[in-house]
Amino acid sequence: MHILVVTAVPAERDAVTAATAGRPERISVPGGFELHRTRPAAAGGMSDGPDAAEGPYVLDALAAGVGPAAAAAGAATALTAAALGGHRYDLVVSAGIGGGFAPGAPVGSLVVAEEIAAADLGAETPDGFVPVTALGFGTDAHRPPEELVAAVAAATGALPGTVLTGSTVTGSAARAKELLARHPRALAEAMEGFGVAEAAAAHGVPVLELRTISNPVGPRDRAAWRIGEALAALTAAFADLPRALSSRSTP
Ligand SMILES: O=C(O)c1cccc(C(=O)CC[C@H]2O[C@@H](n3cnc4c(=O)[nH]cnc43)[C@H](O)[C@@H]2O)c1
Repeated sequence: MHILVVTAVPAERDAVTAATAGRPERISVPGGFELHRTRPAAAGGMSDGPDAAEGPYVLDALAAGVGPAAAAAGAATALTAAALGGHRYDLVVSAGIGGGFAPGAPVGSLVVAEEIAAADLGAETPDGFVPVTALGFGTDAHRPPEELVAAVAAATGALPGTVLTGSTVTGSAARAKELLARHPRALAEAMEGFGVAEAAAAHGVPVLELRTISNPVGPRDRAAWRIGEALAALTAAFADLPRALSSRSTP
């Protein structure tokens, strides 16, 4: 099984590959992108000895940049480069830190997306926000395979719920309330998942989104961010991921 993991920044990519043994192999792809290729150990996660059992997959981690457009460009480039090489990824994962909606997703928790929803793709009208789908075109959400989401939740302890993608970090209680009114199952907010999911859908590859919560969604408070804690939780999640994937064959 071959997995593409797309993060926004190198610190997130390195937190993902830190769950695996050894130094990642670096592979250049067009557009100046660089894949960090690792081979996670078998179920149970991290392993560094010569006797380590080979894991159920090969993982390519890519730091594509912040925001849905950068994420879509990076993911689509990696997927296309693979396709031109006669290869195909089995799964694409959007991963990184994110904001958590209270009280469901506290700082330090892990969320797996049942739904990856574009929070601001549509039109503002006098009667409120109208999603792009209600305007008669486009897509505003992707649903990862249910069975895979359940397996990941069981293996990692992740909370299943909607993960929103926006181009702007929420900075007020009023905006957080508005988002929750439109997406009652929202647990997390980030800036890349929907872009990664669009690229995966274009290539017919299943998608997942995993977010570790670094800050609450709401009034801006930089002092409240717990980025180190969230990155450590991301490494722990990817150490547990082989258990979820080894229980199933290709999604
Ligand atoms: O300046 C601020 O107040 C602020 C608050 C939270 C996050 C940021 C970022 O610039 C982080 C963007 C980066 O991290 C992900 N992320 C983390 N927390 C959130 C969030 O609450 N809402 C949206 N995105 C978040 C995001 O995916 C980006 O990759 C700034």
